[in-house]
Amino acid sequence: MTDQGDTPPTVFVLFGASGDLAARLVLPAFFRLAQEKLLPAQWQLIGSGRRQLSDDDFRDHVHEKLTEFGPKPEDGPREVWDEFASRLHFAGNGFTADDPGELVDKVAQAEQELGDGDPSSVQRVHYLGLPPTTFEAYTEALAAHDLVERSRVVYEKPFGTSLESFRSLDEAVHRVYDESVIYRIDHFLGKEATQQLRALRFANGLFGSSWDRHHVAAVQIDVPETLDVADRAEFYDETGAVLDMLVTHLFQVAAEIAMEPPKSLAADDIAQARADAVKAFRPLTTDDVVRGQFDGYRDIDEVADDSDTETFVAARMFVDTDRWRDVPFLMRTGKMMAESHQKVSLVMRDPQGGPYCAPDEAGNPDCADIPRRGNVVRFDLSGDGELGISMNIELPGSASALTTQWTTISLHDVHGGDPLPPYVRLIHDILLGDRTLFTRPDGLEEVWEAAGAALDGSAEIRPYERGSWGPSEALRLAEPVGWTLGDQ
Ligand SMILES: NC(=O)C1=CN([C@@H]2O[C@H](COP(=O)(O)OP(=O)(O)OC[C@H]3O[C@@H](n4cnc5c(N)ncnc54)[C@H](OP(=O)(O)O)[C@@H]3O)[C@@H](O)[C@H]2O)C=CC1
Ligand SMILES: O=C1O[C@H](COP(=O)(O)O)[C@@H](O)[C@H](O)[C@H]1O
Repeated sequence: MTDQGDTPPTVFVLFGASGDLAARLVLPAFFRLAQEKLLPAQWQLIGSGRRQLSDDDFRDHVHEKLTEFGPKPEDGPREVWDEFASRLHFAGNGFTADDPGELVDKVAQAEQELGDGDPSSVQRVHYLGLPPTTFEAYTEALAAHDLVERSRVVYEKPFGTSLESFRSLDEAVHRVYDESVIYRIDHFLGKEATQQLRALRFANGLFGSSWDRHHVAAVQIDVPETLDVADRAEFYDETGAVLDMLVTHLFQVAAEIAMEPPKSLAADDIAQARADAVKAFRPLTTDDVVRGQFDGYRDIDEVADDSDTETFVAARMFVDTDRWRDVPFLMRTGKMMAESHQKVSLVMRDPQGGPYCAPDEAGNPDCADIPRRGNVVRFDLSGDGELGISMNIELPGSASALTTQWTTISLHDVHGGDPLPPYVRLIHDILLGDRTLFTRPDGLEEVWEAAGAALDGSAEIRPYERGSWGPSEALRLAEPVGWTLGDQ
């Protein structure tokens, strides 16, 4: 990580500061950056919201959330928290084009304090940690109140909820902002293990030469969650698993896997390679999609009694490039499932015509069986991240019996490394002006077409039991390879 020695004084406006994202991810990331001395020498954070809160109330709120989600202020020196807290402020009464609430005054005050006599030397970062339906109005309000100058703007995902709303939002945002200062977050791109996808493939001949349809039988991006949605039901019921996870995080990870080699590691080359991959996604048909809703979802407060929002989705997508033709990209995610994982797996093809039997020849007395899905390259995106490879090996001491063994590299244990949570990494990049890990409109527009039957309502909603692996129909999608998680 680069220190922020050269970064100008910065005022960071966090819209949606009272929300779930701010509490669980953005505020903890800020505190971690402060602990690691990775924030600019001079900065202030102004939380924005529709309620009225004093600065001290907001500081108490942040303290409470950090205590709940970490890093806990108590675990470090008292002065780190005190200094951090002194830079937190709150601007209440909302923010609309007609009425800026307290925000304009609070920004002016912060710039006076930070600018050392020259408020115009202060950089602004506007972070829209808000429901996506509000992005357009807030962007217009920023323009209406002259807060665009000297600013970068950050949009949470999803950037739009349909092709039409994406286009309308994209136009509205570009009326106000130049693309070079827009940061669209997809935090799965900021995960440590996602960075390893590129390194493993492009820095290792063994993996680079196997990264194609001749060697890979199926790609799986599997993100089951045991998590409930009760504490953000209003947002979730309007969003659902397809928008919340599939066409955002899972599609972007799929693009990272499917991309052709970028010309370089420069931000534009990587974003271009990712965008080109998305353009090759074949639109999902009804047969490619299973949507589900966990039992009891409609009983949650703030969920409509007849809600047909999906809390689960599984999809089988194809990527129409020479490299990936006919290889299924299997994606699955849902709430209230049996286990929580964030695993990306490349299931390697079985060798054909050799001395061992591939699974479709199982039982042939002339050869030992190759275990099913025995050779997998896996990236665990959760936590600090992990790489794993499973291999078929001879069971020691036996005569020609094969067994599967995993070998793993925990990124936490890599000597000299210091894995960072994705929001820490991404906010640091925003402050530095590095857009490598952010999405661009040319990689997002095609997402809506590729989403096809996942979004058009043609895939019926199927019930599933809490604590299960989702509707049984999702198993069909993964045939003949089968999901590598849940042993199905
Ligand atoms: N929560 C998460 O785990 C993640 C969320 N995201 C994204 O972050 C964004 C925010 O998500 P999250 O924090 O969960 O959502 P919340 O429902 O918690 O909303 C965030 C805040 O936005 C404000 N808000 C809500 N509705 C409106 C409205 N109609 N007009 C103006 N302000 C409103 C509220 O603040 P107030 O009432 O104070 O004005 C609320 O606290 C979404 O785009 C989501 O997709 C991305 C990754 C992870
Ligand atoms: O964006 C989101 O991501 C989280 C899962 O990501 P994690 O990094 O927090 O584990 C998901 O639970 C949430 O529904 C979604 O909005």
